[in-house]
This record gives sequence, C-alpha cells and structure tokens, in this order.
Amino acid sequence: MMPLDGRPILTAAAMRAAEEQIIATGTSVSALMERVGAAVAAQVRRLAGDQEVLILCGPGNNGGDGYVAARLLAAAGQRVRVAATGAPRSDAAIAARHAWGRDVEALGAAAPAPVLVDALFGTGLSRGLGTDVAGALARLAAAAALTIAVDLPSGAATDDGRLLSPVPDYDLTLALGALKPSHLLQPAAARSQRVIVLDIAVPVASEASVLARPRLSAPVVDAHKYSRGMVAVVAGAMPGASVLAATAAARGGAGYVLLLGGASDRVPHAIVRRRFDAAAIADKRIGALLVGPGLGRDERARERLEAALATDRPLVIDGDALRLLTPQKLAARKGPMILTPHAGEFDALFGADAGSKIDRARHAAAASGATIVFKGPDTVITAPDGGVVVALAASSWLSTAGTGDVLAGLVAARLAVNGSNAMPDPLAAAAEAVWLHGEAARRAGPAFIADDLARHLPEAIAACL
Ligand SMILES: NC(=O)C1=CN([C@@H]2O[C@H](COP(=O)(O)OP(=O)(O)OC[C@H]3O[C@@H](n4cnc5c(N)ncnc54)[C@H](O)[C@@H]3O)[C@@H](O)[C@H]2O)[C@@H](O)CC1
Ligand SMILES: [K+]
Repeated sequence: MMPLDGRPILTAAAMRAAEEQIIATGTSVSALMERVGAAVAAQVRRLAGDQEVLILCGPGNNGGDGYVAARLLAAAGQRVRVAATGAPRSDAAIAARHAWGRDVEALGAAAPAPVLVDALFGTGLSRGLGTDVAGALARLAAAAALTIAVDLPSGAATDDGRLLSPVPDYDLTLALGALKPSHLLQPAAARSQRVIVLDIAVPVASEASVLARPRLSAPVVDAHKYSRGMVAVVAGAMPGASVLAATAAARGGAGYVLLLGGASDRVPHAIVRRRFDAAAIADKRIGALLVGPGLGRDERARERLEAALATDRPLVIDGDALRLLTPQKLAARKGPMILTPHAGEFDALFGADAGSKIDRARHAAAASGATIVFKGPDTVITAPDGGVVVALAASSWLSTAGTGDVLAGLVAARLAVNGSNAMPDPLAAAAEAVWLHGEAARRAGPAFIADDLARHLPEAIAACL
C-alpha cells in the first residue's frame, strides 16, 4: 500500500481543473469514470470476499462511479445491489446507470448489506444531506460490517473538513486521484479509519502536501557543539515549561542549548544556564532563539519578548509570547520566524475567521512573514511563500500539558541545526519538528507525560537517519 507521506493535497476546484486538463486532451468523462469505477471495484472486491455489497449512488459523478463499480463487481460474480437518491443528472452518470442495467432500489427502503459503499456525494457536495438521505445513510452504515466511502464520506465538505450533515464512521475512504483537505482536516478526517489514494492517471500537483518522514543526517565528522546548532531558550514566570523546551531542544539534535533567566534547579546538566540580558540573546552563534514557553504575560515577559524581537536571530515564538503580539509587529521584523500557536492562540493573534485551517494558516503566514505551525489534531504548517504541509493525525495522547513546550524546543533545535549548514529553511525545520514530535509520541505509547516525550526523540531521529 502506498503511504500517504508527501502526497499532494488538492481542493475540489484544483481536482476539477486537473480532470478538465485530461478531458481537454481527449479523455471523456465517461472514460475517466470507467477508470474510477474499475479502481473502486478492485478495492471493494479485495475487501468484501463473498459478502453482499450495497452501493449507494447519488445524482452526480460520484454516483456515476458507484454505478460503474456495481456493474464491474456484478460482472466479476460479486453479489451487489444498488440504491439511489433518485435519477442521475450528469450525462456520464446517466450513461453509467444505463450500463448497470439492473434494479435500482429507493434509498429509504433499501435493506442493509454487510458491505456498504457510499457513492452518494463527492467533491460536488454543496450543502448538507437532506434528513431522509442522511438518515438512510446512517441506518445502512450502522448495519454494515464494512463501510467504504468513494472519494469522500458523504456530508464532509471537501476543502475544510467540516461536516455539513451527520457523517457515519467509515472503515476506508478511497480518495480519487489525490487527497483532498478533508481527508486530513478535522472533524472530517476522524470519520474514516483509513484513506487510500486510487491512481486514476490524472496528473496532480499542489503547493500543499502531507507531512513526510524527514531525511536527517548525523553531524559532520568535524562538527563541534557550536557548529551543530545553538539554541537559546528564554525562561519566564513558569520555569518548568522552558526546561521542557530546552531539554527537547537538546534531545532534538542541537549542539548547544542555553537556558536564559530560569529559576528552576531541575535542569539537565548538559543545558547551560545564564542570566537573561540583551547581550546573551544577541550572540551571533545562536541559530534559534525560543521565546514563549512559560514566559507569562507580565511586564518582565513583555520586556523579554521585545528584546528577543529586537535581535536579528532566527526566532521561534510560542505560548504566552503569542498573546503579546500583533501580526503587524511580526511583519515589521526582519529574520526568519516560526510561530507555534494552538487554536486559541491562533484566533487571538490572527482573528477567529471562518475558512479552512489551511487557508487561515496560509493567510497568517503571508500577513506576518512568519512560518506558522498551526497545532492541533490536524497540524498545518505554512510558509510566507505559500508552501503548505499538513500532518496526519498524531497520537491523541499528545493532548497533555507540556507537549507544546516540547514541540517548541524541537522546532528551535531543528531551525538551529538546519541553519548551521545553509540558509535556514523554516518550513523544513518546522516539518522536521512536527514529524519527530508525532513519532516520539507514537513510540511513547499511551498515557505518557511531556517529560517522557523528550526521551523518545533520539529514537525518532534514528528513524530518519
Ligand atoms: N469531474 C470528473 O471528471 C470526474 C469526477 N469523478 C467523481 O465525481 C465526483 C464529483 O462529481 P460531481 O461534481 O458531479 O459531484 P457529486 O457527485 O459530488 O454531486 C454533485 C451533484 O449533487 C448535487 N448536490 C450537491 N449537494 C447536494 C445535497 N446536499 N443534496 C442533494 N444534492 C446535492 C449537485 O447539485 C450535483 O447534481 C468526484 O467526487 C468523483 O467521485 C470521477 O467520476 C472522475 C471523473
Ligand atoms: K461519497
């Protein structure tokens, strides 16, 4: 099975444009639908065995894919029935239903089958399903042992992951040609246990892709602690958070980690502690300056943040520091910056606009000139130049105190390491950090605490060498 790592992510409009290009070169919609139906039928046949299959067909081309798959499954000897919302409307779907040539049941009256294939709506969904259709889908899905969605679970908005009407749980979604945002964005992504991309020979390209395992290298043979990448962590009112971040920076591959101004005495000996002052943070050897974890929001916090902004060092801004900023202030600063907000911090800084998480993160990066790591169960990373990376859902055990501090330290480490060889590439550094964080969580298993996470970082790095 092809992994999803690194695959392009296309909006409904971009997917339609890709299909139109193929159609313009002489492939008919029906030929494309035949290709899709065959690929869907092959997957269903592989999973269904000799169980009966019920295919639900909608009025558009998603329904057309369902009729083609039904015909090919029946021809291959599979027991298959079709139920539909009504007559198909597009020419290709009308032809596909005609070619099916057998009985089509009314959706509301259809009896369940052990294998349910949802070909009701795909990228053309424009509103929530009517109550009758959503009710029938829920009833038939609940009675099935295996549920498969063609392209998208019906009711999930393609581009932003919203549920426009109730969506049942699917065992598998067969994404046609490319992933769409809602295969990764919540809450829609959680509706399907697995996603497989079916190749339908439509060339797809996008600025947005799925976070892939990074390729990292061991330090060069003549490396020393400063050349490896130096991180300075600004401490504040809650020193534990900055210690977690500094520890993660050290475990994340940095050669030298400085903790500036913290009061905690439980600091690993490898981390160098110093007083916070303007000279300490202006050190040209600092490859990444981290401000925010445990900073607080008092006057001292503001002063430390201002001092950090005034340096020309690559800057990672997290936690409390994000509450003390404006996009304009960030845009006025020169030098690479990475911001790591969760949803509350993002809304406070950039506004709680509607729109997909990808679009919001993209606008925030353009407005601030910073690379944005918009955290959550569907972390989105965006760069000011338009690059987008979306992470697959990581361990839900990450939803515990301190894991954000670990991520911030790790982002700083990767930025410093990455900048020690060349011009820092904040998008690549952020992507490395998010991947390593997710991998460390996976290796830590259930019910870990943030302190454990840092201990699993070396294993996560080893998986990338
Ligand atoms: N465009 C193409 O060339 C191809 C598209 N393919 C398939 O076609 C799908 C997209 O096809 P369509 O654009 O026809 O879209 P859909 O099949 O997703 O549905 C669109 C139709 O449903 C109606 N509709 C939308 N929301 C509704 C709602 N809530 N209740 C009732 N009716 C609703 C629309 O008015 C339209 O008639 C893809 O997801 C994919 O499965 C494939 O067949 C390959 C070829
Ligand atoms: K569907």
